[in-house]
Amino acid sequence: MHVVVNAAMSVDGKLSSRRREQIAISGPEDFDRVDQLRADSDAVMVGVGTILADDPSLTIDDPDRRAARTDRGEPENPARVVADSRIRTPPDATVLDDRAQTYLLVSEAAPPDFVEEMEDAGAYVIAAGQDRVDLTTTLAKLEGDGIDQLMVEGGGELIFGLLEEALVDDLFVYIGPKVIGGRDAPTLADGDGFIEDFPEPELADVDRVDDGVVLHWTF
Ligand SMILES: NC(=O)C1=CN([C@@H]2O[C@H](COP(=O)(O)OP(=O)(O)OC[C@H]3O[C@@H](n4cnc5c(N)ncnc54)[C@H](OP(=O)(O)O)[C@@H]3O)[C@@H](O)[C@H]2O)C=CC1
Ligand SMILES: Nc1nc(O)c(N)c(N[C@@H]2O[C@H](COP(=O)(O)O)[C@@H](O)[C@H]2O)n1
Repeated sequence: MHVVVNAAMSVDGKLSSRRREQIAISGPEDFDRVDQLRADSDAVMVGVGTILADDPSLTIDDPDRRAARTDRGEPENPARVVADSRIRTPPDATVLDDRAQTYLLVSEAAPPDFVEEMEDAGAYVIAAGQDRVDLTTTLAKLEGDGIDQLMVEGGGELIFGLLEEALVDDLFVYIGPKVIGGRDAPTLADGDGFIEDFPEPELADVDRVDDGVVLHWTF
């Protein structure tokens, strides 16, 4: 499986404010780049923190890109994947609508009645990990289900979890013209942070986009 992480951050490295509400950091050209990345993916993944904060659709905006996928025999939209150990995803979350297949990655601690509720809502539930989703095992199961190209949109807790397990191949970071600040505002990689063996990606490309810049790092 090839894992591509994409995120937009402020000049000072924040994905959002301390209120954890969605903030438009990208401009139109960058959102279009993100739409193309989605269109090139078999699935788009987020953590449950992003579901609760943003209620995203994770679908493709451009109808031509959706049509090109169906012409290639692919589903109109990539599948959606949510890392959600104990099932905090609300049953009326937009990712559970019928615009795309949705996978919920859960831990063994997920309450069985919540699992049933999600399956009734049409989600495929994959469980691994005692208290928290075991990302290595669940991503391998997704690969077994035909997901070869996985795009991850955040947030910072999930991105750190993937970096910690050395699961990231490419990282695209848009840095936009905003300063958000705040010690409690989410950053690109949160979690516990590294204290040694820091991942050291290579800079593959730099592009000026909107009034900011896209950095492409490879691991
Ligand atoms: N600017 C941008 O590009 C983006 C910004 N955002 C912003 O980021 C914020 C949300 O980020 P954040 O709060 O970090 O939430 P995340 O979306 O990263 O979700 C984090 C949650 O995922 C669950 N999870 C399950 N398994 C794992 C694992 N193995 N490793 C890590 N997490 C796991 C955890 O909850 P549990 O233990 O319950 O399973 C964890 O709390 C919002 O403010 C949103 O607007 C989000 C995406 C993109
Ligand atoms: N690429 C990007 N730029 C920004 O400025 C952002 N705020 C985000 N946020 C993430 O985009 C997703 C929204 O999804 P839908 O458009 O509703 O499908 C979601 O993952 C946000 O957190 N991204």
